[in-house]
Amino acid sequence: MGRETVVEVDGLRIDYGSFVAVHGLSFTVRAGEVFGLLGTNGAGKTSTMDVLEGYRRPSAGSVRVFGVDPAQQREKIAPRVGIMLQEAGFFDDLTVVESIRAWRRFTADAMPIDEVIDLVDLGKVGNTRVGKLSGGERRRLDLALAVLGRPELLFLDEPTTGLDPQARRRTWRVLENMVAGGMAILLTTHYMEEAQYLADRVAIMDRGRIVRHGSVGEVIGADHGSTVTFVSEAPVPVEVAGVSEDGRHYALSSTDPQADLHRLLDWAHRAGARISELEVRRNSLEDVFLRVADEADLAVTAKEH
Ligand SMILES: Nc1ncnc2c1ncn2[C@@H]1O[C@H](COP(=O)(O)OP(=O)(O)OP(=O)(O)O)[C@@H](O)[C@H]1O
Repeated sequence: MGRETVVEVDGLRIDYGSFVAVHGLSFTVRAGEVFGLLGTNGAGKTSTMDVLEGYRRPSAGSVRVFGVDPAQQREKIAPRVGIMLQEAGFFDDLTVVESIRAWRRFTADAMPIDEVIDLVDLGKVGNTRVGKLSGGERRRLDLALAVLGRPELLFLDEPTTGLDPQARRRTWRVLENMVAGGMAILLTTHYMEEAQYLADRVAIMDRGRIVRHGSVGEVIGADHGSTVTFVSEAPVPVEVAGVSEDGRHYALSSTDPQADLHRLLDWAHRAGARISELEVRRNSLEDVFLRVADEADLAVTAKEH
């Protein structure tokens, strides 16, 4: 409550000729939070980021970053904003320290080199040439350059694409430390685990529109919070556990697992049936995302018929 709004998007529409890529998008990002902009391929995330970064003007609606129009007053907000570019034009022959030193010349009030290297966890490779870095180290160097000017807001477009799980987790920890220091992050990612780990709030987009929006807990909770799975050799009545795909394995979406489990165990007891491999799992953001993508496919199929 009461935290400053750093990004305000209200009714944003983005057209490419006669194609409407983003329809009436609205959301806010507050100081010190991570906001995840998620969505299927072509949903409009990059187009939205382009507008917020001031590279593209909205076709309709309004966008404010620190209270100003980013396309018209880019120089005013630039010192407060960091953008992580994909491979930010390094020379492969420079070392990590030399690259940061070169970049510092273009950055007002830049962090000391040691501080930024520490922040992005590149201490061990300070004297390594950029061309020899691993993919994860290289992405953390991109990150170092984006945060060199101590931005209050960081735009991250798929920061860990192509990294192995260990390198990805290392980047998450680096980002977590930055957020603990008060930075706000607007993140796009295709990794739902990443969004669930890092984001406070998310918006899931599909074909230019937001279809789910809220805190990670709200978005997951609103979508059948849990899944109950089990195996039963005896056929379970549909009203107890829905339909099994293979006649043995059951997966029941549940907003009230206690009541659903009670009904299931009560039936098993009375029928003398054996339930095995019983598991109750809280749904993840990935489950919600897949459901959204399925709904979108269904809507397209329905329209085609
Ligand atoms: N310059 C352009 N001209 C015409 N159409 C474009 C242009 N840029 C993007 N589009 C279209 O607009 C839609 C949204 O694209 P955008 O890149 O914003 O989606 P995205 O959510 O970032 O997708 P992805 O997850 O695949 O990166 C897509 O249908 C894309 O083909």
